[in-house]
Amino acid sequence: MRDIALVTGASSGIGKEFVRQIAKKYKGLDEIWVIARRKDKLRELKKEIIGTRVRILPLDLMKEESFERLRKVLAKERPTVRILVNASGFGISGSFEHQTEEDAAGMIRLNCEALTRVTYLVLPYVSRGSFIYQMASSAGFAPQPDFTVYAATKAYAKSFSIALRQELSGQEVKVIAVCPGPVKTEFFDRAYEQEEMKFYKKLAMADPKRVVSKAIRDARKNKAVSVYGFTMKTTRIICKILPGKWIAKIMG
Ligand SMILES: NC(=O)C1=CN([C@@H]2O[C@H](COP(=O)(O)OP(=O)(O)OC[C@H]3O[C@@H](n4cnc5c(N)ncnc54)[C@H](OP(=O)(O)O)[C@@H]3O)[C@@H](O)[C@H]2O)C=CC1
Ligand SMILES: N[C@@H](C=O)C(=O)O
Repeated sequence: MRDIALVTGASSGIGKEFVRQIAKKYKGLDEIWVIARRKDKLRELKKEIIGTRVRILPLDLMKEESFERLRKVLAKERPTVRILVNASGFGISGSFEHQTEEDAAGMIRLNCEALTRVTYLVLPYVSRGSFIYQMASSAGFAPQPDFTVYAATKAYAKSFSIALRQELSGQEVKVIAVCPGPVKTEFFDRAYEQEEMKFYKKLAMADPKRVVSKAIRDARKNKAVSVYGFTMKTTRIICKILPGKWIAKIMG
């Protein structure tokens, strides 16, 4: 039986960085399975990874047939999943009423539904002592005007992750919600296509390498939530103290 890591959103940004660091930091893996839509980007990543076999699964996680495909591959290969990273996701900023219905529903579909379904399909293959990384965000700490739907999807990811962590604690599976602030990736090409990015986001922009490295350290310490950097740790404390409607007012 093969020991694998499975990473969604592996063609870019945080997911891609997870693949690189998993290959270096987790010994004894036979394969890393990588999921995203852009096959060419996954091929480039495969070439870059030395020492661990990379298996490409070009899937669109907003399409129903992709889940059937994943279910079948898992049933056929019956791998032991040592690490699952759910990093596929996107966000669109701007007021809710000016957003397209497709974008609003798409964020829920990918950031919540796909994350949940991939976790559900993979869970039967997850072994004792394994790790599950769920990409949430600091946007999940409080309601965020102009990132209304996105922030709500990330609150879901965070809540889902913390509750699942408790359910799986008896099996020694470590589940962690990764909640960084702004991270320098392709995410912002799409998120702020329609408007100027807020200045404080530019100031707080983090390096994906550091965010992932911190997440891996935190998961090994069995933390429930990984938050990178002083600014975001402070933001989290403020969001715990103040009511959501106050935070929304300040941010709005
Ligand atoms: N960057 C940031 O500031 C932060 C990001 N996050 C979260 O981290 C996660 C990764 O984001 P980040 O790396 O920054 O963003 P990127 O845009 O760099 O990466 C997003 C990844 O999701 C994949 N993806 C997008 N749509 C689909 C789809 N329909 N099916 C399958 N895969 C898809 C993309 O691959 P492809 O296009 O090839 O399908 C890509 O690999 C997201 O959940 C994001 O919300 C959290 C906090 C901060
Ligand atoms: N945390 C970032 C996205 O998830 C942001 O605040 O833009």
